[in-house]
Amino acid sequence: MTAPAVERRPQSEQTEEDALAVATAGLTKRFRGGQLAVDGIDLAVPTGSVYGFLGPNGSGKTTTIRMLLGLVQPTAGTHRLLDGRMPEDAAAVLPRVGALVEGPAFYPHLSGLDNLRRLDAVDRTADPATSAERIGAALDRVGLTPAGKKRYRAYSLGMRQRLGLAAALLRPRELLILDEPTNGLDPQGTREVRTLVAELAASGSTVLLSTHLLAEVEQICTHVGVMHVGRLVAQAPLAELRSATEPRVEIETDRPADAVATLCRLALCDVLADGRRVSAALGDLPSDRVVAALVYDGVPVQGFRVAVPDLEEVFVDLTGEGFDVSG
Ligand SMILES: Nc1ncnc2c1ncn2[C@@H]1O[C@H](COP(=O)(O)OP(=O)(O)OP(=O)(O)O)[C@@H](O)[C@H]1O
Repeated sequence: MTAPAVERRPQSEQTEEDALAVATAGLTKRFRGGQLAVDGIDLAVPTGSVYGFLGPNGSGKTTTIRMLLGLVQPTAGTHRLLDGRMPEDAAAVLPRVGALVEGPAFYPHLSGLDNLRRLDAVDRTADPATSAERIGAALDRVGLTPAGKKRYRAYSLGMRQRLGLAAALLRPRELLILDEPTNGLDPQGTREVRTLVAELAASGSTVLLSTHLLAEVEQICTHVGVMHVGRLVAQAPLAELRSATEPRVEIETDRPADAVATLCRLALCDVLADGRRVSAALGDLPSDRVVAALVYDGVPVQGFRVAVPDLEEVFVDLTGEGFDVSG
């Protein structure tokens, strides 16, 4: 099933502001107890991107998302969603934004289907004549059709998560803001949600999703913003961060000083020696040139490899802590 396409203004009519689906300036939240949960962040989510808002638990992702949607009042800073300022333009903007935030308000005694009927009925912009079709399609998209008539209170966490997504998908959305959308899902459900996100992006929606899983970002995101103790410590297209992971040549030899001399002669940067191990940033030099130079210089080589640091190492450098790379 294909996602309904989202209508956008023609590119010739787009302003610079249209290029960002979410933009914040100095967005800050200090809770009453004094806790600085979000510390002056400047988010820039390009229109059409799948933006992974990555950070460990407690780093401020949920608070940021709640501020974006107007559920929590910022202490300082401003933000825009789509082409509107928040909160001034909330009434015009929020119907074009689908959201999945922690603890969506569903009635426990109603079935998933009836909960969606209720939500659809209160949407004044939705045509009641096509309600059943919309609800059926939304349930289908998240794989919840077989459990549609079951009461919400009997749903597993994964099913609740899917119903939240179905509610966000009752109509085509220009922007989807999803807080940990795969939380509580089994591996199959996780795969389905990731595929769904990719389909929604392909049909024209911008997606901002929070996650503590680096693998999730690597699999489905085009851009990433990294949170660490309330601060946005990095923000870039994923491809740019990947290209920043420069390959290093690593050599094992019983004549490390000679290997160092060879690598320096090749003008390689960042040459390091640690016992029998010698390494350097490879830059643009083909690795076989290094092999040939070592042979030419008569350096005995017991081990040789080119290592490319992965994204996790890049993020650990940025935040000083690891990420859950499973999933
Ligand atoms: N209502 C609140 N009152 C006081 N402090 C809060 C409140 N909500 C969140 N915090 C604190 O703000 C910080 C950021 O929390 P937040 O939930 O935004 O992080 P998160 O990155 O979304 O983490 P998680 O994935 O665990 O939800 C945490 O230290 C949290 O304890």
